[in-house]
Amino acid sequence: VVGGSNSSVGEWPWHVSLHTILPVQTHQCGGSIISDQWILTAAHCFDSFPLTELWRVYSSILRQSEITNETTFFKIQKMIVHPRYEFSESGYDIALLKLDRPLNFSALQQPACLPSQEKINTEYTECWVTGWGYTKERGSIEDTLQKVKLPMIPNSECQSQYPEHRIIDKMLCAGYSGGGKDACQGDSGGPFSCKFENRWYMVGITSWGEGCARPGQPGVYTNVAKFVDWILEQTLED
Ligand SMILES: Cc1c(O)cccc1C(=O)Nc1cccc2ccc(C(=N)N)cc12
Repeated sequence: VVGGSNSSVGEWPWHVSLHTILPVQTHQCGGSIISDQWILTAAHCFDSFPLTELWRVYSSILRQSEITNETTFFKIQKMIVHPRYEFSESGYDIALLKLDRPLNFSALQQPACLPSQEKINTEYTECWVTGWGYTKERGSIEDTLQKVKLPMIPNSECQSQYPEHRIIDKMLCAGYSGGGKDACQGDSGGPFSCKFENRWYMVGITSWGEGCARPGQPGVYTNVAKFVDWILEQTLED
């Protein structure tokens, strides 16, 4: 996250850290708890690491330095990448991870709400992106979970800022026209969370952007409301 600040303990209890263990253990992506056994994240996180055995899921973490060989983690029992995903910039950048065992909800780990289909995104005025990703384009993974508040941008405006891309309705954009605040590499898969009537909703999944925090190059997120049916089909079936 570029231009953000440190989060506090329990501020984003649905935000999890996804690590790969080879060649060395590393934070790769964020994810969000949506039920006691399912995590929502970005499909592109698995482009280079498609094997479930390579991954560890850490919940109730504020700082990466909390993670030691003794820290408990979840393994991935099942990985479901959206069938229409090809690469971030073509959309459908969404994946579901079934944990090897249910997690116990607590103040430090609990789900965010899935948005309703009909609620149009413009109603959200308090949205934040969070993550342990880079704080500048040529950056590195942050120790403390970062947060930054971002306004949503109408897709029409976002499309005009990305003339070489197709900004589809299954994407949403957020950022300031002057840049300076944005998600970045390493924040992928994490939540774009919006507070509405005193509840937090998982409105977006951090997906892509041209560089990070550049003027006129907003962040692009998977529009979760457009995938709620798919999410329920895949997770209720079990
Ligand atoms: C290609 C690249 C890097 O090598 C290093 C940092 C950023 C980039 C890059 O162009 N964009 C990105 C690469 C990977 C994930 C990203 C996630 C969010 C954003 C965002 N701006 N909201 C940009 C990303």
